[in-house]
Amino acid sequence: MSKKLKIGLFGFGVVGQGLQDIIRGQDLNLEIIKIAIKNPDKKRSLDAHLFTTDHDELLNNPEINTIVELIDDADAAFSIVKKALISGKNVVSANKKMIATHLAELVELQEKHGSSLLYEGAVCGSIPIIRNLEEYYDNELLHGISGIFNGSSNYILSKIFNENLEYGVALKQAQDLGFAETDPILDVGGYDPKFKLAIATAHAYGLFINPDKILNVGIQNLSENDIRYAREKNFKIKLVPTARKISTKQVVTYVLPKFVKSDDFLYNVENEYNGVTVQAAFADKQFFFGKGAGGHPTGAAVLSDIAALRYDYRYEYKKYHQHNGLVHTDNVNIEIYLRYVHEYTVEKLKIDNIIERFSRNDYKYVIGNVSLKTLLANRDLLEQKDVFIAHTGRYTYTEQQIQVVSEEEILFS
Ligand SMILES: NC(=O)C1=CN([C@@H]2O[C@H](COP(=O)(O)OP(=O)(O)OC[C@H]3O[C@@H](n4cnc5c(N)ncnc54)[C@H](OP(=O)(O)O)[C@@H]3O)[C@@H](O)[C@H]2O)C=CC1
Ligand SMILES: N[C@@H](CC=O)C(=O)O
Repeated sequence: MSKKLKIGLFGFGVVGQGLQDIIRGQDLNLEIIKIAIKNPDKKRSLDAHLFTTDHDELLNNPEINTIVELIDDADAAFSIVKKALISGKNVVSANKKMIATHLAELVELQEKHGSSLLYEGAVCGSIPIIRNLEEYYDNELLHGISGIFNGSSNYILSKIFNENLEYGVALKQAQDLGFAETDPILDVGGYDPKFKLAIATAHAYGLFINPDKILNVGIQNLSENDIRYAREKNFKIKLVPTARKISTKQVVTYVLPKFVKSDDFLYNVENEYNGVTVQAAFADKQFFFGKGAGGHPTGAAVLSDIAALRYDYRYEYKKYHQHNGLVHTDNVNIEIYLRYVHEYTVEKLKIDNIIERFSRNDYKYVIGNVSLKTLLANRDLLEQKDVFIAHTGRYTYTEQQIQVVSEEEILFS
């Protein structure tokens, strides 16, 4: 028999209301006791006595055994989740920024206080990728995970490529539909998919990577010329986070716009849908597909975590505790398309092995190799309006890199 969950819910916005819609009228052996919100003057669809702005009314209520954290403020969310875990309450959260930033501490708190924190809704909305990475895939067999992890930027790219909508109009639609973060630069700048990638990498490889160490380049500088270039080659541009083993001991991670060909699973992932490609040694490629943003899809993932808590489910972080010797590295070269204005940019990024170059007054690009390390060292340059880069999908190794991993099996080149 599962135990009855008495829930303290933080946040009644897109996801909080989505969750409430889903559980309304269902016999799920759970009850929302109180809801904490920020603005006491907002009109609510539920009875006023359920709402409070006092966090302690939930956190200190002995009747509440489960906290569901769905607010849009990562710092406040961390404080709530920390207090809840310390007091022995189980927690469900969808706050990827908070989780990615504090994962090691959150794991320690769970283990010290015997509480459980679940966060399937934080990574790719309705797609059950965390539990699959945690339970199903053995880390030695996983070559890589990549995909579309952000519904808003994918919605914008779909509207641009399929309907010729302007970037600003498409972004406004993504915001109106409740897909975008409160500050949409988190979406279009590739930060939100980076936080999701950091969480997914922790469950895929047991590697807890500080998100600041992961390169994220977004789609905010995309221009008409880039779109035309991709169309002429029959590519679509997608914002793709990647975690990949490049040798038996080394994992690279980054978030970059990518030219995607029509035979790629990601090519037909449109609008707010997300897709995750898992490359495993023997199973080969597997693909997960589903809605990555929106109140109901995310609410469904949150509800699945709530249901799992009824049976005391917890992440064991087995791969993290195994100390499997995997390390995070930036020591890899990738091939990129770079649109730029000043030759200085090409020099600064040390682009070499240039295989394509185009130069006109209003449009210049090169396709060549760059090291991930150099890209990370030049993040400011990459954010400038007149610069756009996209991964072509190809990797290369320098002689030096091959030597560095010479005792290892290089998994692909
Ligand atoms: N929208 C989506 O598709 C998805 C969102 N997420 C994540 O879920 C979380 C919630 O997102 P979303 O529902 O879209 O956000 P919204 O902006 O729609 O709602 C945020 C809610 O949090 C409340 N809130 C903000 N700060 C506080 C605080 N300090 N104390 C109490 N309540 C607070 C707000 O209160 P008030 O109502 O008074 O303003 C509001 O109810 C975020 O972490 C987001 O990244 C994850 C997956 C998908
Ligand atoms: N802003 C996010 C919401 C879900 O995580 C997105 O667009 O994917």
